[in-house]
Amino acid sequence: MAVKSNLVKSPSPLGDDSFIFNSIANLVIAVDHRGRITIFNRACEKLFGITAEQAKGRLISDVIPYTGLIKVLKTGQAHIGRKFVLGNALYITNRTPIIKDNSIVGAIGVVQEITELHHLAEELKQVTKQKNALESIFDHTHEGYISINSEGYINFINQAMAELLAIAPKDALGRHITEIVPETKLHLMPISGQPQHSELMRFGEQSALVSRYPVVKNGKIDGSISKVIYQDIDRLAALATRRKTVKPGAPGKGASYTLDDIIGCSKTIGRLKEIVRRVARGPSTVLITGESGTGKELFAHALHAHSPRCEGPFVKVNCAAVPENLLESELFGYQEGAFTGARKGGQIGKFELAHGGTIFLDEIGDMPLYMQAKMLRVLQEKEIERLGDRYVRKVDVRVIAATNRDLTKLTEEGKFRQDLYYRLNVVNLNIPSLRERKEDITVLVDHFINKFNREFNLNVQSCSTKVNRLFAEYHWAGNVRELENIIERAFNLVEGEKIELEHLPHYLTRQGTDGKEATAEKTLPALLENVEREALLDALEKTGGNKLRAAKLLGISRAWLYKKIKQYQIET
Ligand SMILES: Nc1ncnc2c1ncn2[C@@H]1O[C@H](COP(=O)(O)OP(=O)(O)OP(=O)(O)O)[C@@H](O)[C@H]1O
Repeated sequence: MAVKSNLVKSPSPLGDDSFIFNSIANLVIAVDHRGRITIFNRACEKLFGITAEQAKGRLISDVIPYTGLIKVLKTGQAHIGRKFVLGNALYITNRTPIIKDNSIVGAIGVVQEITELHHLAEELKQVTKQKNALESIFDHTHEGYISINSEGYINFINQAMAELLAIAPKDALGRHITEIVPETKLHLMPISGQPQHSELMRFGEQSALVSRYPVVKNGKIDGSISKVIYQDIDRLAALATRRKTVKPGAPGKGASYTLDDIIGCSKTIGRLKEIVRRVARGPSTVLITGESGTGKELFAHALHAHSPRCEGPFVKVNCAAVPENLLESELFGYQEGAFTGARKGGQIGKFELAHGGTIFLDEIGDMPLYMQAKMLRVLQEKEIERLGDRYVRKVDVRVIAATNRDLTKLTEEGKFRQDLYYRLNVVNLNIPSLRERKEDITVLVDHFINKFNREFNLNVQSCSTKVNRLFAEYHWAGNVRELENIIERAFNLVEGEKIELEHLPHYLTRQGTDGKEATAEKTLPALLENVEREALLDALEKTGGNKLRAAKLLGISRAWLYKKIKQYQIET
């Protein structure tokens, strides 16, 4: 169809090109210098329910009472990108003055409905949030995931997988899978389309169970994903044969403990509980000291549970377990782009997570000096700064710190800031070793027997007299934790209702039955080594042989765990 052009006729100063404006989906409305409507296109007619004929020549304030065009006319200032709501719809408008020979001869507004766009933006926000949440879940799982596109290029890799492949996630993204895992078959998946379940594969020294699945989009294979279930099958198999008697469901730490969970009938424990009751009410920083395994963490939980902050969060950070270069971002968080490899959207730090509650800084004696300076500021100012951020954020957090190291000695050696030590040591709870409160052993033994009866579904009643005597004489270098581990170990072997000497670890019974060996074994280093070895075995068993999780459980780095495994020649 031929379209006749009569554009040449345009007598009005603002133009009378109504047929052009009528072809535009946007609302177009213009007024002259007195505010009288000169342009009122079809989209306006539809929205306001009057014809252009009826609108033209009328004051705009009579037709659209709240319009901003009058203001534009008066001030000569344009309104760009202003949003407004009319009925159920959202609009965006640009209003500009019409200037001719240096004077304002009118104003024009162009309006676009953006309800749909707004919904899309909201949806996008939601999707981004979900994506961030998923990324966070993937990064905290111990299963490794890697995915590639249909051409074999890596488009996702989580932290566990990156660790297994000994590569930083950012260095893997965008590279071909065969560059990173030469022996993989993952890139062949889009061709075969057949999932492969639980295939044994070696990653350097370790072997793992790998499953591969195609990623299907709109009925077509768009890539594939690989999932590593057990990162060290050899170790798992070795453990399975060694511990056939182990019942599933080894105890996991509860989220929170109260004073009732702290068992002990000694005067010291009674006095400490009394102090906790009083101190918990106030805001003071508390430093808990004591040998490893004495129950420092338990006391930290109780302080929180009995404080007015008990409804708020309790956040634990093990300062020795977080790699030094990550500690600052772990504690204070970071903004997007703060460093290479920083997560999109940034990450909130533990201090902010603990807002309104308590932060428990375990192993504070291992905090690097530069971080100690930053900690001091937080304690003094109660404010933190995310890495790469310009803003200072106020936090309302109670700090409880713990250490099994001698902080006074560390300050003398220049390894711990004296000013920080004073700031932390406002209230000191010193938990005595178990050998200094031997009267607690019997009640603790009863407590652990009850606990493990529930977990193992057994009916153990007591320990034999010989066992009790041995427990009373023993040095307990690993304190309550060692006692708990020994009882748990006995539950794996006991058959009747009594724990006998034969259910105890060899190093312990040797002390009781053979005087000579006992003297040799009683040296502190030997005792500590025994405890350390036991703790390693225990953690590996509890975590099904997962070294990363075992290291986390023990509060040590993975590198340190490997070193210890080698030192004690633990079977892998
Ligand atoms: N008085 C107690 N009553 C009951 N259980 C206890 C007691 N003391 C310690 N435990 C148990 O002993 C184990 C070690 O306790 P906890 O982790 O609190 O010690 P810790 O002093 O913080 O050790 P570390 O310095 O190695 O971190 C935990 O399983 C805890 O539940």
